[in-house]
Amino acid sequence: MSIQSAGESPHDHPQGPGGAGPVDDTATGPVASRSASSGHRTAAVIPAAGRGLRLGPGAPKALRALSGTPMLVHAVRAMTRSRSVSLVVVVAPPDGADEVRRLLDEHTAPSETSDVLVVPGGETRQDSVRLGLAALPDDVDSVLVHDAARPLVPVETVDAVAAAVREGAPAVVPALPVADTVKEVRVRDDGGPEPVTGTPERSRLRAVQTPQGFELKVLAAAHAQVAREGDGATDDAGMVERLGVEVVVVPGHDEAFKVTRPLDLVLAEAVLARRRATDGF
Ligand SMILES: Nc1ccn([C@@H]2O[C@H](COP(=O)(O)OP(=O)(O)OP(=O)(O)O)[C@@H](O)[C@H]2O)c(=O)n1
Ligand SMILES: C[C@](O)(CO)[C@H](O)COP(=O)(O)O
Repeated sequence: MSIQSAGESPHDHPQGPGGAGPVDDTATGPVASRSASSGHRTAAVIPAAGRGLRLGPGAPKALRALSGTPMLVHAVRAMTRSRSVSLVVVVAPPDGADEVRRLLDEHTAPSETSDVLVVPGGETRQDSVRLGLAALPDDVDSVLVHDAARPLVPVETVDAVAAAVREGAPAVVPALPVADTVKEVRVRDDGGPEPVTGTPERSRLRAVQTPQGFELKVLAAAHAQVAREGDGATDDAGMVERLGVEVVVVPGHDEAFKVTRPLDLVLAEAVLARRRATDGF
């Protein structure tokens, strides 16, 4: 794995979202070599610039340790283990890009061959993803957007999303059926009981995870539209839906859960302990 700063992309011509231009046959290095077999280049953007307020006081969430290793490092490894991914852009807390580079250097194994680029993030997840997309070189065809807060996603899930995009789906999300019954309510800000306004049919609901995979051109257009209209969305696929582009679901995984609240840390440590016992890592 080679860690680079923004502006030191493996290519000489980084450009903004929408820059999914024709494949550059002159590209060299790991990005070119990993993707050369299929002619399709997939990068990953990892938004990691959040504070982790719901996790409680402490360092930014992505930098907190799971079994002694920062959550972000687990998330980067989840991407670099996939043979589909040749470049990873980490979007760091705006004041933490140097620390992120140092941590990635410290935890890098020589066998990890993807390039990793670190750029500073923004105010919201959406801003951070947009900044990550802006750092992608123009020879990238598709992009996986993966939360640093989902550090334990199995490589099979990453591969399944990447393969579905490579095979022609413009937008792909991993998701699981919902276990609870879900109610729609009229939101009250005064703390009073919220009236239920509906019960969506559970069999048609899916809880959506990451990585979400997209043709780069499609995701760039979706982010541009949302930025123009000043709108927001809680996930990238939601923005693509507004473009009228079809989003499809592939099976998600229980271990791709998002570390959001303190109890999620307990679950993450348990999953890692089980992996150490069964797989040796
Ligand atoms: N300004 C932001 C906010 C969030 N994220 C990233 O988006 C992912 C999903 O966000 P979430 O789990 O909500 O993380 P936080 O915003 O850090 O959590 P909280 O809402 O509890 O503060 C995380 O990897 C987080 O680092 C980001 O890159 N930039
Ligand atoms: C993108 C996401 O992980 C899909 O479930 C989720 O929407 C992120 O939400 P958050 O509130 O930013 O954690």
